[in-house]
Amino acid sequence: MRTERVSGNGQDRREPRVVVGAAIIMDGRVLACERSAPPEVAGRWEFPGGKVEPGEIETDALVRECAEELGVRVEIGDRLGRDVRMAHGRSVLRVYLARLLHGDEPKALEHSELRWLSAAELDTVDWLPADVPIVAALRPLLAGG
Ligand SMILES: Nc1nc2c([nH]c(=O)n2[C@H]2C[C@H](O)[C@@H](COP(=O)(O)OP(=O)(O)OP(=O)(O)O)O2)c(=O)[nH]1
Repeated sequence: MRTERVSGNGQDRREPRVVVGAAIIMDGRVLACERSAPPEVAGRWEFPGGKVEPGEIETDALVRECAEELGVRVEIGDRLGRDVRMAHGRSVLRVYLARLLHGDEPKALEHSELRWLSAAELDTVDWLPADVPIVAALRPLLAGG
């Protein structure tokens, strides 16, 4: 994992690496994605997304990751939930609401499976630990929540 060195006030400090995720909602359901790799997280479920590259705007990173991982175009909306610290504070998970554009249909280009979950189905998959508080914030926004 990379961290970036930031200079300011004559001090050097390490900023946490930002991992962005997209909570793509359609018809009251959210798209959950099962990781295929690496082995320690394969089989756990997440929001599509990934690391923000140096100099990249977070919403641009999400648009890029959704195209790479799902083959879809998305519009990014509001933040969902709070930043969740990962890897002993070396990175944070930051999730945004999103919607599909132009009738695009997500394909599992990098994940092993995709599922559309209603509020009642949110607990039927094994989310990565950092996603749990974000899934809780999502529940009231979905059908049946
Ligand atoms: N994309 C994503 N990653 C998550 C979530 N929850 C969570 O703990 N993570 C973790 C898993 C990984 O350790 C890290 C994201 O790494 P990644 O492998 O998806 O990032 P990336 O697509 O930029 O991959 P790479 O360029 O490093 O290969 O954040 C989530 O909801 N979405």
